[in-house]
Amino acid sequence: MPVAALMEKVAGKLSDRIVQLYPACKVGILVGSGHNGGDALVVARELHFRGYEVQVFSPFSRFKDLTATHLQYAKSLGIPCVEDLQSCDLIIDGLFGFGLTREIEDPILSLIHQVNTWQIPLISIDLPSGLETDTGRALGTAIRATHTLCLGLWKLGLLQEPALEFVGKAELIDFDIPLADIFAILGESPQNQRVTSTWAMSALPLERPASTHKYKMGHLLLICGSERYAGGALLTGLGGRASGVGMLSIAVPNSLKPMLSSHLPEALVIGCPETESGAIAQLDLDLTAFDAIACGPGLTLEAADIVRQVLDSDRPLVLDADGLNALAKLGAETLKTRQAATILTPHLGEFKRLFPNADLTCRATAVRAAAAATTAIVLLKGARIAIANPEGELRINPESTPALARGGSGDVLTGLLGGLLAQQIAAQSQISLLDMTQTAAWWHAQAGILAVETRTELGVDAHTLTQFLIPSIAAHQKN
Ligand SMILES: NC(=O)C1=CN([C@@H]2O[C@H](COP(=O)(O)OP(=O)(O)OC[C@H]3O[C@@H](n4cnc5c(N)ncnc54)[C@H](OP(=O)(O)O)[C@@H]3O)[C@@H](O)[C@H]2O)[C@@H](O)CC1
Ligand SMILES: Nc1ncnc2c1ncn2[C@@H]1O[C@H](COP(=O)(O)OP(=O)(O)O)[C@@H](O)[C@H]1O
Ligand SMILES: [K+]
Repeated sequence: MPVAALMEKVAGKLSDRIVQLYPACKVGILVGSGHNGGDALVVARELHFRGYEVQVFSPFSRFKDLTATHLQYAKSLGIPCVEDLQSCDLIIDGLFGFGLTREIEDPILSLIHQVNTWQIPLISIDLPSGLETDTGRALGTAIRATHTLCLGLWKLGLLQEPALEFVGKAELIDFDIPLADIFAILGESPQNQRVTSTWAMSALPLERPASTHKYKMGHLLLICGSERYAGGALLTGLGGRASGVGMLSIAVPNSLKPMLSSHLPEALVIGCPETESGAIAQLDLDLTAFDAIACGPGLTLEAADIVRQVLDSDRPLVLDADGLNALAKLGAETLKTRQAATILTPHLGEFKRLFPNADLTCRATAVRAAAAATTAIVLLKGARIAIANPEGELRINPESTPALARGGSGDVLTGLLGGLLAQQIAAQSQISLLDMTQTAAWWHAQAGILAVETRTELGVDAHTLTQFLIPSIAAHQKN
């Protein structure tokens, strides 16, 4: 399709959306030298015809041909070119799109700093100007948008954590790129994908076979807790329980047994001999009796030998927290000799300990490299969870809430993920481990989002979070 026609089509769709979001007002258009600026100028023209009071400002003196032509046309319509847009009710940011290739310098650097102080609603075209398209890093600085209208296909950078403070509400403006063309370039199963609710729900074991029994619904063993971190064991247990797993066993230091039994009456709590400081000292269990194991929350490094024992087993495994810290001491690459499935769920600190040489400029790339180096599935926690498998497929969960940034919420995820894993193994399901893992991350985040609706962002402690896991699924089932 000719670029000019594409720009016309895209900008028409952008204009329609802008009219919905901000009905007639005084609008200022920031115009860059490339085609992002061209899009912005076509939007300027459309909004002018729809009765908006439009002003244009560009810090550039040279433009790509198409952009220059649109600038001339806008001027010929009487749209004023001004030096300051501060009196506008809305700003459209068309400074840079995916063509930004290097650090931003003055005078554009200062301009962006200034625009960010204006407190005027701001819509960025394609991505907030200043963000690197793939990594989501600000190249010197970036526009802080209220809305980002991303064109055609999601830019990876918009889904990465560093971009979060700039993108505002992000939405996709579809302009009918033929699916066949997308597949021709990216393959039928593109390497980078954004988790959607429908996709995540499709991997949940929602309909149980009528003739099933508890052992067919998965048996999960949790190994967690210490005298110091007793709550971690409970939260992991509550996450496991919400997964719907058929049988839940929890190995904890002996002294934690009464507490866990009283809060999780349905679980088989296994009291283990403990060290002087109250960590698990010994695990006398036939691990082959379980479909899956989740190990780590609250263990302390005193239980490192237990982690080693679990790593040596042939059971599918979720490893978190001190499980990861113990693995870091052994070397993450030792996982390569493990035969069964392994899922690692580090937060950024644990990730750096496991992969001290990782280049975190692009988290997506770092997670993918980690998965390849360990032959495990790696789920990097944070505001935008990224998950990769050793084959190089990457999934990003795009929707979450900062309410989850709270001690213990990761423990809930570990239990939940372990429970889904045990059910998947028991059912010999065709659902891939990657799909199952993304479902757990999505579910955890959705529970947080639902909890915020009734409890505010301050009210979502990890224990409360566990109570919203099932209601969040019920709400999605209704929709
Ligand atoms: N093709 C498509 O599918 C579609 C594309 N579309 C639109 O096109 C956009 C991409 O357009 P684009 O390629 O012209 O790049 P864009 O982001 O406008 O700007 C790059 C310009 O900035 C310059 N520059 C770079 N770095 C700089 C710096 N640090 N400081 C200063 N200047 C710097 C660089 O010039 P240079 O100085 O490097 O010669 C270049 O001229 C895309 O985001 C979307 O909005 C839609 O219309 C329809 C579908
Ligand atoms: N700003 C945020 N937005 C969304 N989710 C977040 C944010 N910060 C943390 N989380 C999520 O909260 C959980 C925290 O886990 P973790 O750091 O392991 O805590 P803990 O070990 O105390 O349970 C992870 O699932 C993470 O993805
Ligand atoms: K932009």
